[in-house]
Amino acid sequence: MMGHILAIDQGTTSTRAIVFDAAGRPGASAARPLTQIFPQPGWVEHDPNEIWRAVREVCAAVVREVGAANIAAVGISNQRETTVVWDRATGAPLHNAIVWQDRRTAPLCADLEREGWGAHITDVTGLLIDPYFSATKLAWLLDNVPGLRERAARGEVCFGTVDSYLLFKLTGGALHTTDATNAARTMLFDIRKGAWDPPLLERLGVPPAILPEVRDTCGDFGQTQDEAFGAVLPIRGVAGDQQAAAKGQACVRPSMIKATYGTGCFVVANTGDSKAQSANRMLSTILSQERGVRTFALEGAIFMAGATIQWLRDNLGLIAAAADSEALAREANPESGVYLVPAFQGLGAPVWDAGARGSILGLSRASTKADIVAAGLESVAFQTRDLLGAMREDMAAAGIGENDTLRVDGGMTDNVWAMQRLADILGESVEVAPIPETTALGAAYFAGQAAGVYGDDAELAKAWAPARRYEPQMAAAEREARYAGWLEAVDRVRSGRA
Ligand SMILES: Nc1ncnc2c1ncn2[C@@H]1O[C@H](COP(=O)(O)OP(=O)(O)O)[C@@H](O)[C@H]1O
Ligand SMILES: O=P(O)(O)OC[C@H](O)CO
Repeated sequence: MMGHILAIDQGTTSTRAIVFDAAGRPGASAARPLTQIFPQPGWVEHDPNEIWRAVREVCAAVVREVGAANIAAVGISNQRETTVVWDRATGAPLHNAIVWQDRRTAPLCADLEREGWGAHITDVTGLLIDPYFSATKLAWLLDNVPGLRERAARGEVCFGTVDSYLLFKLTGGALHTTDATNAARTMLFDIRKGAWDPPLLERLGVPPAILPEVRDTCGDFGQTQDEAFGAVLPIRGVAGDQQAAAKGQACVRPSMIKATYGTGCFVVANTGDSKAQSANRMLSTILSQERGVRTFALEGAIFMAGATIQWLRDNLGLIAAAADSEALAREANPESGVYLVPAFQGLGAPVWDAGARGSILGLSRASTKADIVAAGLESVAFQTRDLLGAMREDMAAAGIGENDTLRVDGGMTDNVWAMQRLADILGESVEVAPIPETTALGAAYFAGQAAGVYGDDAELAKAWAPARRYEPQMAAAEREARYAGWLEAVDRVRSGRA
């Protein structure tokens, strides 16, 4: 029985624990939803105490079910960028966590842009100046929580992403640590050197004493305290959730690529041992760090994927449940000419237009709710094509191999109509992950490799087989006509603001 791995997946909307066996099969699991706090428009916070309580509860539940003696190690995957500060002596949070979606630091980002930090940030951190990343969130906390900057300079305060906070709590305060994939999302980390970047720390007034130590993704992260959830267990893997999903999808060689379709969609491509320079404003980031060796990735995001379906459900009431979108899309008129551009928060990569707003175009007297729902699902396929085109251009320029088949996972991949349309609009095959919990599996793989439960990456790659494969069925002329219609629709909603 020994040889199970406990994976903790601390996501934006929920906290899960799943136990995987030595063959990578999921077993016992538990989950808790996470409260979303919106103190002002554009602000999003989480309560770190609630996150910690949920981690304790879900872990205690699965450890009870499986038995601590059967668990060889713990792995963690987490929502990235979300910023926590806590008291080093007591572990008490000093503010709510500022979530990755929070836009409150847009003015500071505009200052950094004006001061000409763009080239340095892209070169050193691989990122773009944006409130999305932790750096300006931390600066905001240091500026706005009374006394925080002074206490931080005295070494009394810890900063970290969610993994770091959880490691501190799980180990009873023994570790103030993060892993390289999470450090890479702070906009303070030099991803080539694998070190915090002094000029950025200085510009943002971040005292080095507040920063966590950065370790390999796969390795020693101490052990859980008995009080944490009733067992002392070694923690052996930590990764940001999108990097963990890439591991769970066995994207272990350069040019392998995955897309996770949840609320948003994150596309991550393995670019091997060098940081790719994007000509299309894609992000460069760390995919993993093992024995001090970093593997890099290109990443692009679609803000509204499953969230578009939520909007059709909650705001327009066109469907009762997300899954109903499939039956309705089948009733749509294939010639409707309706396009939905979900630019609710502007348009991301590769268009980058913050001022664009969502629109439904091409309506006629004959248009039905089925046409609008189908257009919502189809918008995810069109955006994936936009993103993939840009990423592959960057990968070709960097001399990274032939194009691998896109591997997909996440809630939306249950939708057969949407996945077939994705293959049709891309004009290439799409492979669905063997298990739905790809992110947790990736965390388990990292920990299980360090603990000797799983084989090396080549073995993981060999064991991977898709649950389902979609082949393009649409005629090329129809595909190109539809895509041209999408590009025209996007053009019509643009504001021209980057
Ligand atoms: N059958 C479906 N068809 C279309 N969208 C779906 C379907 N099932 C789930 N979704 C969408 O996927 C998202 C949930 O996926 P999940 O991977 O659980 O997301 P997250 O981890 O971001 O919360 C929701 O936004 C939901 O609208
Ligand atoms: O928690 P998720 O699955 O919504 O992922 C969030 C990402 O890590 C944000 O970068």
